[in-house]
Amino acid sequence: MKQKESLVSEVGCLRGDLQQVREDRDRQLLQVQALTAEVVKYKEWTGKYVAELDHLTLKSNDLEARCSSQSEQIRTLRDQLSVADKKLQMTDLSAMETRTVFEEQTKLIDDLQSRLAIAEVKINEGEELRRKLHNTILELKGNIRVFCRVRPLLSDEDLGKEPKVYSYPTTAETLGRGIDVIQNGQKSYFTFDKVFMPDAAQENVFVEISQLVQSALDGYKVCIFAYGQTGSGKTYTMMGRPGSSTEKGLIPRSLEQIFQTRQSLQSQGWKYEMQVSMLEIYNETIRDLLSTSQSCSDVSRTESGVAGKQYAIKHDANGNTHVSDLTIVDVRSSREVSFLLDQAARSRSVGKTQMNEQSSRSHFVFTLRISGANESTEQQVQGVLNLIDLAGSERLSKSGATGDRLKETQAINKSLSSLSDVIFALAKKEDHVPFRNSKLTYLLQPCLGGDSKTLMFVNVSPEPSSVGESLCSLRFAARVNACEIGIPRRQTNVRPSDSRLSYG
Ligand SMILES: Nc1ncnc2c1ncn2[C@@H]1O[C@H](COP(=O)(O)OP(=O)(O)OP(=O)(O)O)[C@@H](O)[C@H]1O
Repeated sequence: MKQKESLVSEVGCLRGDLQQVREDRDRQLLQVQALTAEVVKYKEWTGKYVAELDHLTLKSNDLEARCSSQSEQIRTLRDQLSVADKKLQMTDLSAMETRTVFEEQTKLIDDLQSRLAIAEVKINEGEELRRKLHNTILELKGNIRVFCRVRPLLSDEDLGKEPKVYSYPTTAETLGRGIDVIQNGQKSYFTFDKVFMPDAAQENVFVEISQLVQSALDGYKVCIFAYGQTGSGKTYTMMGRPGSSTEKGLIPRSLEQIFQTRQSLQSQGWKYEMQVSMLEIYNETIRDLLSTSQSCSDVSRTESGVAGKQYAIKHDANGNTHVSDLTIVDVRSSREVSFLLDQAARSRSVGKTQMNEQSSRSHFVFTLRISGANESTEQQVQGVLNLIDLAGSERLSKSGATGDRLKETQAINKSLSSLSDVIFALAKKEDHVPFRNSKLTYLLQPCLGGDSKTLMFVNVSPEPSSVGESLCSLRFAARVNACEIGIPRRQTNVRPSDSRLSYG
């Protein structure tokens, strides 16, 4: 029993131990399961990390490759940079040299410019002297001076395929004085006292006549004509472009100069009185362009002139011209004259021909009479400045005129041919000079008779279609240029009797 009891308790203990072992085994089984799950998890992670590692390895390889290529690039750029550095140093050096050369050249240019300015002054002085001597020679020879002016092509004109009509010889004797004209392959040569090319500015043209204008203040009769076919630039030359100060013509410029000189001569004791008249000769009838009477412009185109107004031309023994009933206005400034010029321009008659819509069909005569007296020397001078814009000189066949227009053209031709008859009769020293053959020549008799300084502008158009007309004008001008009409005389008195000039 005892043994049994001890065995039973031993069995009990063993059972307890067994139970213990079972529990341990279960616990360890659980631990094994947990560990197995953990191993599975770690296996999954390892797979993921391996893939990531592969990816990263690839990336790292790629980056390494890029890094090495960039290192290569950096090396190349460094090389290039060092080359560029060297070049820059060289460029700096050459820039310094260039700057030195530039500074030297700037100094040289400054030096040359100041020498040029001195040379220009000398040239201007020389040119002034040349002009004076040339004028003196011409005055001594008694020739009618002729300036030729070729106007530029207008914006609506085109040479097309036609060759240029004019060329300008450049030999020493003809420079600035010659003009060659080509018509149908034939060349004609002309020389005048001056030839203005199409690009000549109004100012440059005026410079050439300013001496002549000046001499009106010294007591000479001065007469400047513009001759040429319709649209050749006569009005542009004489009056200029309305409203443009740079394109002012000879008439406004002359007056500005005269009034300026009058001002400066005051300090030498000279006092001048100036009187202006403006008339137009249309169809052999005189029209007073400064008349304020309304009827004057209304009845402008009648044969007999304005009712009650005779406008008879008379010359006195002193060579002064009187036109009865003509309005004479005392003027004190060029502004006053501009106002009168505007008034006259409005009053001028214009007609139409096929050649020029706004063609002036009348001769325009601007007259400034100058009477000067010097208080200290008791000298007195009487000068006249006539500025004349002649009507277009085109031939009948070219103008295409009929009816009234034909009559106009015939009248214009008559007075222009009378003008040439007078000039040629004077040149030939004929006993009878046909001044009375036209109103224009009779009016200008004292100015044409040899006492005066006469200048004719022959205006020509650059259009090839006008070359025939231009040649006619140039031939006429060349004949006029060759004429000796006499030596101009100054009209001066020592004792003034009446400082005002008398008019009818
Ligand atoms: N030197 C020039 N420069 C620029 N334009 C000019 C020049 N000469 C003339 N013209 C232009 O040419 C055109 C004709 O000129 P303009 O009216 O002076 O001719 P014209 O000979 O007086 O004609 P008309 O006999 O009809 O009076 C005008 O439009 C004028 O402005």
